[in-house]
Amino acid sequence: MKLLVTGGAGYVGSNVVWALHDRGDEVVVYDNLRQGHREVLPGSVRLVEADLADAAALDAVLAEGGWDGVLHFAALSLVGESMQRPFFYLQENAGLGFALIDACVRHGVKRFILSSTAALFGNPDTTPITEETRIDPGSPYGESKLMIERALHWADRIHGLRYACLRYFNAAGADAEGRSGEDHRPETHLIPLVIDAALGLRPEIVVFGSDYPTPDGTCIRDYVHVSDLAQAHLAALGRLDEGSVTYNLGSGTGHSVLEVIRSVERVSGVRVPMRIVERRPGDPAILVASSARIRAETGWAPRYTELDEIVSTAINWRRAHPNGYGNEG
Ligand SMILES: NC(=O)c1ccc[n+]([C@@H]2O[C@H](COP(=O)([O-])OP(=O)(O)OC[C@H]3O[C@@H](n4cnc5c(N)ncnc54)[C@H](O)[C@@H]3O)[C@@H](O)[C@H]2O)c1
Ligand SMILES: O=c1ccn([C@@H]2O[C@H](COP(=O)(O)OP(=O)(O)O[C@H]3O[C@H](CO)[C@H](O)[C@H](O)[C@H]3O)[C@@H](O)[C@H]2O)c(=O)[nH]1
Repeated sequence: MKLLVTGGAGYVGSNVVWALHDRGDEVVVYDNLRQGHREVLPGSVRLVEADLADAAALDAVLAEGGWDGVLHFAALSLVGESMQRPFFYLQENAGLGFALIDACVRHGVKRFILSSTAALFGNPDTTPITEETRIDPGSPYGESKLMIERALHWADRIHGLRYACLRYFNAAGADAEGRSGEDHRPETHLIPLVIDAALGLRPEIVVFGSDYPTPDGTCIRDYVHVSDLAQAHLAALGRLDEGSVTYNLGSGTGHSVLEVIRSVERVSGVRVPMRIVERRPGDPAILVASSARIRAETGWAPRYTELDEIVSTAINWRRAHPNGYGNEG
């Protein structure tokens, strides 16, 4: 297949690029390198360094033709920041997403895969979360992804664009061969921050709240390995000729913040300095996915089912890249 990957130099996108590259697909990455890293890409993959807002650049690459699909990872994805700058998030994510979908339709692209999110579900009162769970985004970030999901619905209905909305829960871990890992600037995600506290790259980890209605009082999340996410993209791509799909993607198991810290301690052999502080506004207590639908429809199943295994790949990558990819993002 010949595929265009927006945001392919970022964390999840680059792991998917490697999976596509491994199976022999022709991949072009479209990324402004705001968060992404050129060094993470396979040498044979062409990088178009451009912003999605650059309509001429986007048009030029799609006009090359022959595209079997577009995978769309490029986005701003900090929930808290989206509460500070709602219209910036709606414009950057939903507005540029609409422009991308429109360009795909104009250039005859037949398949589209969207990085969607558990943030669509806000603060759900049931667990695990299925595709039927009530959607109620708790932030402009979640809302922006819902708006793209809805736009895709209409692009399919009116123009026949087949799409997959893949709602990731918490992406985690690194490529087992060390080819791609997590290097956000700034880093806000729990696992890389705990690892840095273990490796002495940060003084401590602060735990946001210990008074949630969970067994140990800290938030529970569903950490799904990026390589399993990558395989889910391949599975979804293969399914699109039968029709558009929407899938929740997690490992199916929840882990609390304290369990993550204990896992990093077990795997690294180092005690992690930690301090409990106030809740982070907007954090739901429990987000765990039911991925029964993608399992049933494609046969996909996560290969990484143990938190320690996921953490271990992330620690290995960080030990090999203590300065990340060494650019400013
Ligand atoms: N990481 C997670 O746990 C998680 C969970 C749910 C959903 N998601 C979604 O998955 C996708 C990838 O997440 P990630 O963690 O890999 O993020 P990331 O920031 O590492 O990757 C995003 C990439 O898109 C690029 N980009 C952003 N805006 C752009 C623009 N306007 N034009 C061109 N390139 C642009 C960035 O430079 C970066 O390389 C995002 O859409 C995110 O919302 C991530
Ligand atoms: O320094 C930290 C960082 C995080 N946490 C806690 O760790 C858990 C996980 O937090 P992350 O920031 O790693 O992940 P989120 O669950 O907040 O966010 C993830 O899921 C969201 C959907 O709910 C979005 O899609 C987002 O992009 C994705 O990273 C949360 O309970 C958070 O409060 C801490 O205690 N201390």
